[in-house]
Amino acid sequence: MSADGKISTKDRVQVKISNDDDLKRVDKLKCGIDAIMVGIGTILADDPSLTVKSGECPNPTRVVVDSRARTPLDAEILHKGDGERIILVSEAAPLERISALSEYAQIVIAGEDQVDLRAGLLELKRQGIDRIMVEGGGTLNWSLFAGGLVDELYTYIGGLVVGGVDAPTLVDGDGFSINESLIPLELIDFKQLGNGVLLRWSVKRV
Ligand SMILES: NC(=O)C1=CN([C@@H]2O[C@H](COP(=O)(O)OP(=O)(O)OC[C@H]3O[C@@H](n4cnc5c(N)ncnc54)[C@H](O)[C@@H]3O)[C@@H](O)[C@H]2O)C=CC1
Ligand SMILES: Nc1nc(O)c(N)c(N[C@@H]2O[C@H](COP(=O)(O)O)[C@@H](O)[C@H]2O)n1
Repeated sequence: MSADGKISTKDRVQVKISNDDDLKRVDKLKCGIDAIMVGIGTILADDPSLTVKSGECPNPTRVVVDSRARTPLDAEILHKGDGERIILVSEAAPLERISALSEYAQIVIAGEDQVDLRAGLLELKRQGIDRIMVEGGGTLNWSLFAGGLVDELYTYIGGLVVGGVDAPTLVDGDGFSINESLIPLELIDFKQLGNGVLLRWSVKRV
């Protein structure tokens, strides 16, 4: 995120926040996980491939949280690189979209209207996926924090200001209003990486 906590512009245009060292760090992380997950908002805004750029390890399973199966059939994530793809959808997803997407990805139905993340994650675990790295965006990040489904948070804070009350932040969604609900974190590591700082936090279980 930027120094002011934004993860893209108010128009949802992707911003290069990470420097090359940080991008390499993110790429290396992908070699120690079973799956990488993003929300459909990120797919529609950025069209990421989420592949391992160094080629040092196989691509992790790529997972999209997409209640209504809106992932475009020509999305990079469905076509670039080898590896498994899983799209978590809800019962509200149109059958014709599920059928079209199932040519490229395994479709897992979890939840009635919105994806039930806990149920979806349990199904991924059943399939042998234990470690998941989530790369945003802010709405999915919120649901995972609100659902008590996060173990660790890495924040790279880059040297730029994006601004804008409508620009997505690291954690968006509804936000907590009651003090007791706030999620306590413990700082477990920090280091300078180029013109920014990397923070590693663990979520405190209370
Ligand atoms: N700087 C960075 O590292 C990153 C920046 N981004 C930016 O974030 C923005 C996209 O973020 P968002 O619009 O917040 O989209 P998002 O990627 O968080 O996806 C949210 C969408 O997922 C679907 N969904 C289904 N079930 C859900 C559930 N249980 N909880 C939450 N969402 C659920 C909904 O349609 C929801 O609108 C883009 O502008 C992108 O550029 C995204 C990833 C990383
Ligand atoms: N680590 C990092 N630094 C930035 O500056 C970013 N803008 C992002 N964005 C995330 O990376 C995805 C791009 O993935 P591909 O390169 O297409 O594989 C993008 O969708 C965001 O999730 N990340």
